[in-house]
Amino acid sequence: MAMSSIRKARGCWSFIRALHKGPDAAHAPQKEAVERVFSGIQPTGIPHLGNYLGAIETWVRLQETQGSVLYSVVDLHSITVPQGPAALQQSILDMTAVLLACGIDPEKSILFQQSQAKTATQKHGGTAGLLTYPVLQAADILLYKSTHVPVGEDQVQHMELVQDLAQTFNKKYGEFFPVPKSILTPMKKVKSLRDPAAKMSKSDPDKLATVRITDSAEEIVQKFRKAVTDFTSEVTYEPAHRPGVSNLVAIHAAVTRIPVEEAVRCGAGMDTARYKLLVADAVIEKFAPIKREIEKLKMDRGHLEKVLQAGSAKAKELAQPVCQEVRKLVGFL
Ligand SMILES: Nc1ncnc2c1ncn2[C@@H]1O[C@H](COP(=O)(O)OC(=O)[C@@H](N)Cc2c[nH]c3ccccc23)[C@@H](O)[C@H]1O
Repeated sequence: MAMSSIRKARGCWSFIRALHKGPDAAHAPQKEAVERVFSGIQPTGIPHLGNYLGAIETWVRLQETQGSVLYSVVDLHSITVPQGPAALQQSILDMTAVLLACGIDPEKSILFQQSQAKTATQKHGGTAGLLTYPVLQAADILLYKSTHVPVGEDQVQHMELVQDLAQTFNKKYGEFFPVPKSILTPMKKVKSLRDPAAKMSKSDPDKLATVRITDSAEEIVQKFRKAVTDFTSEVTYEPAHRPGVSNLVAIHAAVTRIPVEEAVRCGAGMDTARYKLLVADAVIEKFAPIKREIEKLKMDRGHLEKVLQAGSAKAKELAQPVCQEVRKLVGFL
């Protein structure tokens, strides 16, 4: 790594340390452990504002400063609910198009399909144990000796299990796995527009609760217009007392990259009804170029397949020696 990128990387980690509010991992056992970023997303449906602000945007930032970065389209995780094979294949490619359109650059990140890289190290195919969701997530992360995992708050419990498993392995077989840390941003829990006590989620049955990256401008306006706030018309940021309007302020600040205080200032003199339209406009503007890029990328299926194939090959290369070493430590070799 050139000196300038090392300096940039250091700056980024101190930024991340400042943001990091998750359960701290124990001291990484290997002093020389390479810093490696890993994260994943399920290829189920179009990502929403929560996925984007809680995870994908940070992924894009990290690839600019970190030397070793892997992002996985976790298709094995998505089959915990029934998926038709053709639809699943299409969803994997669609998710790849979305991630590329959001700014993931295959020259800077290894972007790959989970099932394609896992099979390289598994002679017996998937087992029920492998498919046990949080254990599979631990395998994803540890297989590459990952040190940092950018995720939203809903993944923190899974991360605690990953940290436990790494420590348990190290206790038994000697210091081998770095204990991975979560990277959480201030947007770690974007709330539902219909119930600010709940997180925004792909599977919310209320279609107005979730803003997807590919929603039309009209849909976005309608969803923000119907966003649940409270009976006070002023725009303030008080997450504990006014979660609805505070969620809007946080979204506004994040998509326009301004501090929360400035977002509140922008809303000064407006009632919440007018402010909702301002936030809707900011979101529309943010997603417009991404939407255009998604449409372009989706027309070139061959390119998307190639990106995933190249990424899977690189991921396999990283996983192979780790897997070999684990086998040796456990006594399988
Ligand atoms: N409302 C929200 N506010 C803020 N962040 C949110 C919101 N909703 C979702 N996220 C974050 O989006 C990422 C992808 O979500 P998934 O549900 O596909 O994410 C999942 O289902 C994982 N189990 C996928 C996975 C599999 N293996 C891994 C290894 C490392 C990290 C992640 C994985 C996640 O970071 C998630 O926290």
